[in-house]
Amino acid sequence: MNALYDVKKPNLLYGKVIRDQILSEVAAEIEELKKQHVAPFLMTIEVGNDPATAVYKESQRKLAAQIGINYETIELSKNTSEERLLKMIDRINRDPVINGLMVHMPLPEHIDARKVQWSINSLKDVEGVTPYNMGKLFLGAEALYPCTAESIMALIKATGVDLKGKEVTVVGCSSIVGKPVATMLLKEEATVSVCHYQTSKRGMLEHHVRNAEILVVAAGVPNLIPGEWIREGAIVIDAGINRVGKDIVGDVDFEGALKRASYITPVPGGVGSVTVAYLMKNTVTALKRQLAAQHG
Ligand SMILES: Nc1nc(=O)c2c([nH]1)NC[C@@H]1CN(c3ccc(C(=O)N[C@@H](CCC(=O)O)C(=O)O)cc3)C=[N+]21
Repeated sequence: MNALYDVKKPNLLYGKVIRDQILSEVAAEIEELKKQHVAPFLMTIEVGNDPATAVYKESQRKLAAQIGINYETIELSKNTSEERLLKMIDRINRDPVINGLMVHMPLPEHIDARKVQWSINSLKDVEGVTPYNMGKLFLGAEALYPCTAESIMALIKATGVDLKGKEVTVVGCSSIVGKPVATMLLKEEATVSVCHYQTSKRGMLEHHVRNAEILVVAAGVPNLIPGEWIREGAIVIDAGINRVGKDIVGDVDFEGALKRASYITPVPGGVGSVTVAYLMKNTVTALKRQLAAQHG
């Protein structure tokens, strides 16, 4: 059975099947590593408090426990200095027990996020945010890649669509989602349009969304994309995680888009649920690379 979508709502593209597939593969690798008496350890750092990060941390904790990854998160006050954060990262970089490190975004204004991300040891950079890993992605080489971008690609591929020459629109151009996913789509030989604030300011966002056979939205703006803009039969991937009241919603008018899309990812239950699985996978990949580097 193809359980990627719900028979009652045939165009819902759930992340669960892909997530469980990745997790079972990663769990098997962890079993293998146990025989060598090594276990993966993922460290995350949060500075201040962010609602989307709270959801992410909870998913991380749950999945890490489920598959046997040691997991810890350091929670720092929003007043933490950049210097203190960098010192902490330096310690983690040199700690042989810790294989993976990610720093939750956003960081407070007084901290230079780029400086922080670039200070992560590229062998432990499980989100692929260092110039080394990003550069490799840009050049189409194997590396540690940003997890949300990996999740988006896995969901698109699960529909069975052939990306070659397809009209794909990416809304949002962050370093962690929009830019890397556009790069991955380009590698698959899709025709990629990347939209951002200036696109919207010129009133051209609707044009690009209407043209999209595959639409990827990662803007962090609830209801940015009205349902009427969705091209009939389009694949819609919504990477937005926005808290509205007590609910978590995406960037797309979900009910409206559901009427037109051939597939659409729900929030929650879509992109985010697969993102966490890739973070776990990257942690094990990082560990294996570190072992290989040790043994020459
Ligand atoms: N450096 C950095 N990288 C990130 O990737 C990053 C970040 N900072 N800051 C916060 C946002 C948010 N984010 C989420 C990822 C997964 C879920 C997730 O697991 N969602 C599940 C569970 C939702 C639920 O339990 O309600 C789902 O959508 O089905 C949520 C949120 C990653 N972010």
